[in-house]
Amino acid sequence: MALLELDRLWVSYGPVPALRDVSLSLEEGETLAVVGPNGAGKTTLTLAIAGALPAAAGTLRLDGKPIGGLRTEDVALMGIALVPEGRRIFDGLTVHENLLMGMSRRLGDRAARNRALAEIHAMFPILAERRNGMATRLSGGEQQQLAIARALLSRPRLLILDEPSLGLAPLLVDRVYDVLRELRASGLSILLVEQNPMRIGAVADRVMVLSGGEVRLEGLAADLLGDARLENAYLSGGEHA
Ligand SMILES: Nc1ncnc2c1ncn2[C@@H]1O[C@H](COP(=O)(O)OP(=O)(O)OP(=O)(O)O)[C@@H](O)[C@H]1O
Repeated sequence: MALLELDRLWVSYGPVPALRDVSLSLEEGETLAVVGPNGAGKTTLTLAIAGALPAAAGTLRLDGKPIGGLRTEDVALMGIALVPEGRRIFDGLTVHENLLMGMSRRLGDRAARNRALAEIHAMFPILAERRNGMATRLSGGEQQQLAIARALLSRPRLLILDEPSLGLAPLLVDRVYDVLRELRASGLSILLVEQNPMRIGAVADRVMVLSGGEVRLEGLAADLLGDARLENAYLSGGEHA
């Protein structure tokens, strides 16, 4: 059974549909990259999965259990963590306090929580170094690492990232992608939204092109990356695979 399964999902802002009949499935341990131009519906897709936007039609399931209509807190408790576009660092809090906000009760007792924090500090040394500094003083790339770290502390089964490289200098994009590679290798299931298909080669197992709110193409990254079909689907709203 797929970990995440969307079947014929429609999501609208008022009368205007932003997602039309979108179906997808994501297997446990898989990284699915969703690419598409501006306004394709990528952010809408992440918000709908995380319970922040209601479905007008269609179903969403995690591990076979319906999650459509659940509140964001309940979707999070079921194991879905979203790193939203723009990172959403909490103003007025230190790096450490931001991390504490992400900690799930599911982590267990104090010793288990300390172990989880130590793991996070090992993965993101800059967050250990800046532990007592204000989070808003971090650079863009460091804030992105903090946002990912905070999401990981909820012990998600599925991590959703909405354009994690947006606005970052190339070197920092590389750092974020190194982290994604590490997470994928650890067996975490990931749904990665990116505008630029060039970036996803190193991390994606499968790719889906979304354009105009519809799925235009879907297949194995190894087959589609660098293939003209991907470019056509991205640019013109092209063919179905
Ligand atoms: N709050 C809103 N109210 C009305 N329409 C919206 C709202 N948010 C998004 N839309 C519209 O829904 C469509 C999909 O937007 P969405 O942000 O999901 O696309 P996207 O692929 O994430 O684009 P980007 O790469 O620019 O973030 C667009 O036409 C957008 O104008």
